[in-house]
Amino acid sequence: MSPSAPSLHDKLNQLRQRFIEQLPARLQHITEQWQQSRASTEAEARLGPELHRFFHSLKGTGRSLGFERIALLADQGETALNEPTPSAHVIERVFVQLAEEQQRLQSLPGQQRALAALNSVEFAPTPIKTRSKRQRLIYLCDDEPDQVGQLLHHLRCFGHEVVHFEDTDAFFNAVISRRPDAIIMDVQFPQGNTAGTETLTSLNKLTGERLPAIVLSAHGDFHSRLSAVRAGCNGYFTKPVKPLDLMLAVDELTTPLDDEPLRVLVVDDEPEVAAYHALLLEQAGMVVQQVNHPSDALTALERFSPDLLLVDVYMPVCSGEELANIIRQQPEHVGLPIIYLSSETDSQKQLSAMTAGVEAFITKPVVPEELVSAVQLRAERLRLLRSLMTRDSMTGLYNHSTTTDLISKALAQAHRDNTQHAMAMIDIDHFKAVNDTHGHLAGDQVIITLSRLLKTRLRMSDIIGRYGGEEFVVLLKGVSDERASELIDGLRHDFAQVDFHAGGAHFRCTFSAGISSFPIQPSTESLRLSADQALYRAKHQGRNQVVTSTEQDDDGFPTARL
Ligand SMILES: Nc1nc2c(ncn2[C@@H]2O[C@H](COP(=O)(O)OP(=O)(O)OP(=O)(O)O)[C@@H](O)[C@H]2O)c(=O)[nH]1
Repeated sequence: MSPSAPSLHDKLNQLRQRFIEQLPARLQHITEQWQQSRASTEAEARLGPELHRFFHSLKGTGRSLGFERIALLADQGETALNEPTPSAHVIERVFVQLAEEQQRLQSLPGQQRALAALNSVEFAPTPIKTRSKRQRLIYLCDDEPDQVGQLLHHLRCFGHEVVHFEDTDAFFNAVISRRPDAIIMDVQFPQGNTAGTETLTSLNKLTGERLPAIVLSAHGDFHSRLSAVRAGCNGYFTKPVKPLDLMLAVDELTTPLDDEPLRVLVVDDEPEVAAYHALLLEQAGMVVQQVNHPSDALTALERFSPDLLLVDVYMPVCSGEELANIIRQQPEHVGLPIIYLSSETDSQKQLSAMTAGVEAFITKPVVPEELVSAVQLRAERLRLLRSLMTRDSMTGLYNHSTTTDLISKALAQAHRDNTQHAMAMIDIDHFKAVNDTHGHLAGDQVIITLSRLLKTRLRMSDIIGRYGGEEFVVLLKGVSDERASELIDGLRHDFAQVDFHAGGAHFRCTFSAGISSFPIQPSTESLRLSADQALYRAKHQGRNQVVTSTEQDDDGFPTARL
């Protein structure tokens, strides 16, 4: 955060000030209405619901923003209105005392006014999550030349930045000055048989962190493994190490499950309360959008695509329950978690409100940590469910239908922005022979490896899908077909260098790819067809190559796939 960025406290104080500044006008308006309504019983009855809403929302906002006295007075007003014959005397007194409290708060200097708010929120600053790059910084500390050569080769194939150290002292100093994303550490060095794990233990103590580390050891016995676990290591490989297995372990260690911040839509007719809850969630690293009119919620759902909806139960025009029902009636939002917010403490009423299929009920004023964890828990569960529906279970890449949907959306956007994209269809060569010779498990390993390679080497914003068995499709955003061809050819070259092991055998694999480009091909289907034809050509011309759809076919090449 930049030094000039306002802190959570600054932002909360701004909200409180705005609330106090706007209170006189709200009070004056309702007091005038109240006085006019005294002329007749019908007019009084007509004003009833508005007056009730005024006190109720003032109570909720007052509590949320920490103005306890205002909340208490509003509660007295609401209680009086709930009587069979509301006491005009009590309501009048509440108006007068609210005006006095407002004047008292207004007369306080800004700083004191903030302090007058009782439930000031203390939040440990949450580190702003930066979007992780896919390229990782790996420290390899190992003094065995043969093994190092192989590991460096594979780590670089996967696009990682690798720094190699032959001795533990140089490694130690490097970690102090720059933390890597993962460490691969040999256990045995001339300084001692466990010098590697000892170095990791000292570093963990010194830094107070648990550095992500995988150790390589000549011994697979229980005690060696136990000492590695005690040194805080995440992985243990016995020599000779299969480089590919190690790469997948590094990948697992350094790939966060989901680094997209959670998205929350807050619907509350009180802008200050909505802003307050948004602040608390943003502070915890979430992306929040606020809506003050329930009628705007559907459009916001469509545009913002949240992971969770936080709804005030008590809103004019349309209650939270009604809004939840409207949303639930739309198939695309059936699974969206909804949390109600209300100052209602009656558990019976809370229970009946939950019949609309909401996930939870949180009472205002919220306890900030409770709000954050309630939202996080439910939103993350939805993310997991969504991911099961949209991703291929073996590779974690998008499945066929999600890939097509995402590409169509990206093209619609590209039409509006006038940008270019390229599509690559990738197919592993002679894959049937891999299965037949080395078995299906070895074949799966090849598919997983290519998926990881695509994920680590392409951009986060690119769309990568498993289209079918050993066929992949990638939308490379914002690049020409020539650039896409260079990128995919780089991957082709590196993939061909990966050593696969099955039983006692070693083997290598290659792939062929066809590239097409948007807007030359203006739709998902025509892009796919064009990339497919280029892939067909790549296969026909001998495989292990990349062909772009614009390359001239002097031989009058047929356009059907093999
Ligand atoms: N191990 C494994 N094999 C799969 C999977 N999905 C599809 N396959 C196999 O992939 C093979 C694809 O073979 P073909 O389409 O004939 O093509 P190919 O042998 O790769 O030959 P070319 O594409 O012409 O280079 C079939 O034998 C499928 O059974 C999978 O998830 N795992």
